[in-house]
Amino acid sequence: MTKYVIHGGKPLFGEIDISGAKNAAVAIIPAALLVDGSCRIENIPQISDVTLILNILQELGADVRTVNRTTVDVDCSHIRNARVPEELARKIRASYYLIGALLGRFGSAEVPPPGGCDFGGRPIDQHIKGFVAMGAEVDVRGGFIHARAEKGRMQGTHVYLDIVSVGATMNIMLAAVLAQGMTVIENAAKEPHIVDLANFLNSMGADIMGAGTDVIKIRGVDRLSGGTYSIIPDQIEAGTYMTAVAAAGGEVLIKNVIPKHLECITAKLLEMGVEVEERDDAVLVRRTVKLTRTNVKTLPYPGFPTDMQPQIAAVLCLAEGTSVLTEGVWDNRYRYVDEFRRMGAQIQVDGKIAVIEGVDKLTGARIQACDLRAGAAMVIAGLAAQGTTEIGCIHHIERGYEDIVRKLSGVGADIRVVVTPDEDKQSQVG
Ligand SMILES: CC(=O)N[C@H]1[C@@H](OP(=O)(O)OP(=O)(O)OC[C@H]2O[C@@H](n3ccc(=O)[nH]c3=O)[C@H](O)[C@@H]2O)O[C@H](CO)[C@@H](O)[C@@H]1O
Ligand SMILES: C=C(OP(=O)(O)O)C(=O)O
Repeated sequence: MTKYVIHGGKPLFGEIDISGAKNAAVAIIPAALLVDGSCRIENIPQISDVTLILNILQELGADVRTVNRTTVDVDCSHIRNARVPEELARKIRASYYLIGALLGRFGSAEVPPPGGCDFGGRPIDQHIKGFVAMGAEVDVRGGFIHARAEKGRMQGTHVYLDIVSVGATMNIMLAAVLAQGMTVIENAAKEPHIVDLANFLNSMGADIMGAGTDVIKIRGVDRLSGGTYSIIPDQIEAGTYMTAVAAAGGEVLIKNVIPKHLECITAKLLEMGVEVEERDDAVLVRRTVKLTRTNVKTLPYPGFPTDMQPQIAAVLCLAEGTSVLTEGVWDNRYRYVDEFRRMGAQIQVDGKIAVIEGVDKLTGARIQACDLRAGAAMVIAGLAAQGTTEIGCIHHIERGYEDIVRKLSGVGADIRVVVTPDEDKQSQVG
């Protein structure tokens, strides 16, 4: 078993560099399927979800070459098949983008239902509604989603999303880029990774307007050709380190960010008494005083991101007074709360609402990451806690955080990776 062992209670000082955005990379890499030629993709984060999506493309016949630590060349000119391997696809959420990309390029796709973090139900009915409106036949059999463009090519149309969905917005965009005619997505999601995917596709010859607003128009083109593109910095990774400083105290310059993308997080930290100074491509975060309570509700962008909900909860656990946290996107994103309670947190959950009574201190405990951001939040709680925290199931965290142990050690955290062959050895750690 591999776990993180953290000796907490040390403030953080120094600088952290932010990597490329997970949720942009895992859409842009499959988008290379639409391109006739080689795409050089820069600022790729080294995380397990990226490795998996690159492996899937290779299985389909793509030529994937590593240029350096953060750059890959992906050439999908000679794709052999449109059936995605089940064991790989089920491990990540982003495998759903293969439906849109394969439909767009070949007019057919066979993709297993996606995996990803467990928040209760994660339907993809809005993706399918879009594909059907664009002339695809979609059915699920034998554990695969089978999709086929009835006219051989997707047809542009109007799609109104019943719910603001990041995945459906990007998947329909992928299916529409090479479609016949114009596709209009109404009630589209506006997250930074949606704009990044549109910018990538436009740089390869697509004709997409309005990404970042709630109406996106995609005029189908006959062909995309290769080029070079650099992925945006990860809003959520940056926000995670901002909240780590808020919880543990200290002063850290978080570099290679787009401060505009962080405003929804900055606003809440300011309310809690954390100082945040925006620079051109960095934010300086400083926490010297006791944290004060606040309320947070997660919403689609530009609201407070649901992918920051567990991390802000870790901070609220240490704020003076009672805070109300409302999850506005997912039905069940509080599975981490029992683990926080082991550390002395006082949290009551009722449906989508968590009421958090701030405590003076958290204390180290043995806990298990239950998903990606919950795991990151446990790291934050461990950094702020007195004593030793051991976090198991860290593969969840490594889905989305490049070098988290190195980055935190670089600002003075006492965190290390410990590999133990069995439970008996675990008890000797710390
Ligand atoms: C790989 C990736 O980018 N994952 C992100 C993506 O997930 P994902 O794309 O799965 O999330 P969505 O934005 O689609 O989901 C938002 C809400 O819409 C609902 N819904 C969604 C699609 C659908 O067809 N029907 C439906 O009812 C979901 O149940 C949820 O309540 O956006 C989420 C919301 O910002 C983030 O938490 C995830 O980190
Ligand atoms: C929920 C997340 O990822 P995924 O949708 O890939 O499970 C996340 O990035 O916080």
